[in-house]
Amino acid sequence: MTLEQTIQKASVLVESLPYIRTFFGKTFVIKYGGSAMPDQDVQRDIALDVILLRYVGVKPVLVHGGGPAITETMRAVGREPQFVNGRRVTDAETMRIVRMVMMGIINTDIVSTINRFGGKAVGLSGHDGNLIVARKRLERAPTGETVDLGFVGDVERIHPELVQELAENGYIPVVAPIGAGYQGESYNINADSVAGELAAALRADKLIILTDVEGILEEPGNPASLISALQVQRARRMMEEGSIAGGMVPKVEACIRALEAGVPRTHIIDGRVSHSLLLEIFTDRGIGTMVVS
Ligand SMILES: Nc1ncnc2c1ncn2[C@@H]1O[C@H](COP(=O)(O)OP(=O)(O)O)[C@@H](O)[C@H]1O
Ligand SMILES: CC(=O)N[C@@H](CCC(=O)OP(=O)(O)O)C(=O)O
Repeated sequence: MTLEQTIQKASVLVESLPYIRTFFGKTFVIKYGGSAMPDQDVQRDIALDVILLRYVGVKPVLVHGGGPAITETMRAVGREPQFVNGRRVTDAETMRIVRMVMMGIINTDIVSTINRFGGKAVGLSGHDGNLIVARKRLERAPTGETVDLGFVGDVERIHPELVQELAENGYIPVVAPIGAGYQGESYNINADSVAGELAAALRADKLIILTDVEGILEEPGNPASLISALQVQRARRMMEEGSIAGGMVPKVEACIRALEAGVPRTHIIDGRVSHSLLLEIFTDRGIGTMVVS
């Protein structure tokens, strides 16, 4: 390595200093979506970024998705998934599959990857410490009638104490989006919604949603149309018009929910880009879309 390259490295570290100072001791909720999960290198880079955040004094809290893995397992046992407004119809048997895939495989994989690289991650679902209390979600179909999606839930209440306690003590909480009903039953909740509610309950300083596109695009499919900063009003308009659609809707709704609860910054960024978290947090340029109130 030449001296110039070494100096370049030092200047990268110096550029990050004001951000490290600002974010020291702050809580970031990071949502990691199922679409960016299958790539092992991506998983490792996200784990490394989260560990680095922890070492510079940030308290990261992870919420993971896993929609594609649930779909794959359902098909493997001969069940065809059905969705209404992007939510998976979840009967009792599907709920067992969701619990098995989310807690048994995805959560454990993320925890073990973080721990293998030197972090201290702890896996949780909404049942642990009553973290996520859920109620049944009533969905209105495009035809206007109410449809029963089975064990699909909405967050009723978050009890953030366990997560706060763990984060305070150097652990990295990794949360599966499963809610606990009042009768002890489990609910399948969209992972973006959980991230938004958790960021709100923790009074986080940032909500960062990692996904499989560059951010919010003005014209879906065209990366050159990336919107760097999107006002809530315009986001609402785009959702009404349908130019923000599908899996992007719960992400934008999660950002709006967090902003309304006082979370100062919310971002939707490309989880496929190596070290996208560090680029967003520690550089002057930032990446992806910042949703602002
Ligand atoms: N305006 C938009 N900008 C970017 N992506 C959009 C937009 N509208 C819809 N999408 C879709 O949202 C998807 C992201 O949601 P999803 O597939 O549920 O991701 P994840 O698994 O990360 O939660 C994108 O891949 C894209 O197809
Ligand atoms: C009710 C509902 O639809 N829940 C989602 C939960 C997983 C999720 O949200 O995963 P991603 O973030 O990877 O999309 C599902 O069953 O697919």
